Amino acid sequence: MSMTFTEKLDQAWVHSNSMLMIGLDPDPQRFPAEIQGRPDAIYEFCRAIVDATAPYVCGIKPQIAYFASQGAEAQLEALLRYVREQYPQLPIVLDAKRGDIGSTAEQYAQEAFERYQADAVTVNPYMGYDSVQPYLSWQEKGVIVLCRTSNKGGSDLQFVETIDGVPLYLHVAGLVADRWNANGQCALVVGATFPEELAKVRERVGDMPLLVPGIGAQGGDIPATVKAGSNQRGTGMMINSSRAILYASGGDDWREAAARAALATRDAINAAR
Ligand SMILES: O=c1ccn([C@@H]2O[C@H](COP(=O)(O)O)[C@@H](O)[C@H]2O)c(=O)[nH]1
Repeated sequence: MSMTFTEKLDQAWVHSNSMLMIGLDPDPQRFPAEIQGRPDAIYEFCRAIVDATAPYVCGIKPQIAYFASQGAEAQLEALLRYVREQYPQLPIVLDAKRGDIGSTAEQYAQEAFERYQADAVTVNPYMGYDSVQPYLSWQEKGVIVLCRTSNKGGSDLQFVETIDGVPLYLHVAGLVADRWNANGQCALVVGATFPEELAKVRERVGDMPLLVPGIGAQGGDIPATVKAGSNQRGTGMMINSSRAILYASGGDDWREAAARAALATRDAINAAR
């Protein structure tokens, strides 16, 4: 029987001794010279990054927009096949932030879990339970709900107070923890750029996994993130870094530089645990 998302993630945290997640946001304009212009450049770049960073991470997070904008869905499929074969222990989180009515959500769920065979997908809760239910019906798959996003503009809506005076992001956290998580496979997105809110979400949801983007290129503070977001077991987070690792060097040493950046980030996270 295959493992659930949270079983796989629990094992990855322990075996990798890492809460770092490598984000795959491949931008052809920033590719090293040696692969520029190749028809399979996106696949080759991401494959090399995965090989360089796999020893230091608890999972990988491809951001689907970077593949779809280039018409590179086939390269994403091939890449994820490669990851499943070479690194079966690493959970794959498809960052797609989907949100639509139920019948359309069923198609998005099929895309994430059948076409790409991801272990988890990110979804937007704005349209409510029936828009998220199609993902939840895949009982072993992770459903990672946007809660307190890492961008400044997230406050425009996420800080609005609900009728009982609770900010919307905490209402979402409570809804997911208390009502949507019947399969125990839900997680929340909370930005490292907001450690105070990260601590409040952690307090509200117990040991639930959190996907935490915002360190590295967005400037989130690693020690503050670890202190605010760790669960009682000293794990609990997939702390994502994309650009700071992918483009650590634009020179011939890009693979080694990515490996060094991933190692240094993992160590900085662990030093704060
Ligand atoms: O609140 C959010 C949700 C998702 N993201 C995604 O994470 C990475 C961050 O990339 P960096 O280069 O490490 O800044 C990217 O794929 C975003 O789409 C986020 O940043 N914030």
